[in-house]
Amino acid sequence: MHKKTLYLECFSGISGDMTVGALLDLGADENLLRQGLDSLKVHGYDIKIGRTQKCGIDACDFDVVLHEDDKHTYDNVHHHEHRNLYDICKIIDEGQISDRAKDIAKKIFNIVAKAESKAHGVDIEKVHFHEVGAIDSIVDIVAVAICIDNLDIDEVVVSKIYEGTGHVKCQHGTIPVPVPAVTNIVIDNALSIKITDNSGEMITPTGAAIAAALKTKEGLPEDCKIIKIGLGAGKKDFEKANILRAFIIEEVSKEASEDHIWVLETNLDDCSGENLGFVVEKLMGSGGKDVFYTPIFMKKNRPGYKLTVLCEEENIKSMESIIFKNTTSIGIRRYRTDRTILKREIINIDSEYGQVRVKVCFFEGDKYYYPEYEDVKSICDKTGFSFKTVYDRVKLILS
Ligand SMILES: O=C([S-])c1cc(C(=O)S)c[n+]([C@@H]2O[C@H](COP(=O)(O)O)[C@@H](O)[C@H]2O)c1
Ligand code: NI
Repeated sequence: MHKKTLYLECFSGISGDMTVGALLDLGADENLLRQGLDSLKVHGYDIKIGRTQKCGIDACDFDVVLHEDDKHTYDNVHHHEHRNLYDICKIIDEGQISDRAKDIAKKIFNIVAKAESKAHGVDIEKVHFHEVGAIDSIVDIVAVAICIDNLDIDEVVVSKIYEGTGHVKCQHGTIPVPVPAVTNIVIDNALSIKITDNSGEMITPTGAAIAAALKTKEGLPEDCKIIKIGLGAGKKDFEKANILRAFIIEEVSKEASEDHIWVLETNLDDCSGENLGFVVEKLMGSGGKDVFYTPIFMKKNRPGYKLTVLCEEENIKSMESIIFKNTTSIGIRRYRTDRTILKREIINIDSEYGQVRVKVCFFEGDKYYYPEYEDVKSICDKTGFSFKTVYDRVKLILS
């Protein structure tokens, strides 16, 4: 079965609201999201989900609108309430959301807290999320986690994340872009960023932490098809559309591929059977892909054998050396030939005799199963069953 892979194309940076918007646009369930957020012990805000245009491109706009009263209260320094990582994890754990969503949300918050702790030189448990910022972050982060779980995403690929330059004003004062929390997340999680000459902040700490926590794979598969796309709007207006595009992609598996192989041949009419058997083992044990004899009639009415070796280019010299040293050959023909090979993989099957490796080959939508000879043989040796009985039984399990 195909794994569901999400590709985040961060050519205009990434933030919490952009990610939620893109995931909703991909089809995440809005009602489930609202129910999950309502179950958190966080109040004083409304969620607005709508459409907007960024440089003429239609995108989903996810907005956390703080209540005016609460905004006022939080703006008053005397009423500043702080929550640390422990308090936030407790809020997440007490919410009515799936365990997977809880784990994702806590992972993202841990990344933010670690980065803030480093930036401000305080212990991680002493990092306080200011109330107004915390509401926004909790909602964005938990929303991303609910949507990822709801969309059943297995793997996430994150593109290079574009960032602007200059400075940004926040409650600390005016700080450089990328802001310290973002640089810490990028370094700690090996995210790849590209600084552009766009003036302003394109990657927020929340966005960087989401990318870092979700990313499971490096780079896109060589061949893939896009199944669905979702666009999330950012709140900024840059020259280039401030959107995050999220794609559900599927790897296109090549069933048969073109390949080449080298063929070495020599005719032998004066070598003993023992000698010929010995050479096959030597060649097979030294990199030969296949080695075989064909009975031939040679000059002067002599019955003989043609020895054929299939090998990679880098093994030609060693194969030739084995042949010259271990047979009576005084000349070897060689040529490179094209071949078509099927995509194959080895799977492990549980049978009543124990585990058996099976080679699965793919062609035009069909699968062909071939139990591995050595495994079947070892079961036969142990149980006394015939080769045919064990082989057919394993094939039956697979049918
Ligand atoms: O609130 C804090 S501590 C804060 C720290 C930093 C650092 O880089 S340190 C940056 N900011 C800026 O706040 C806004 C909001 O960010 P969100 O991730 O909460 O969306 C953004 O401009 C940050 O650069 C805040
Ligand atoms: Ni900070």
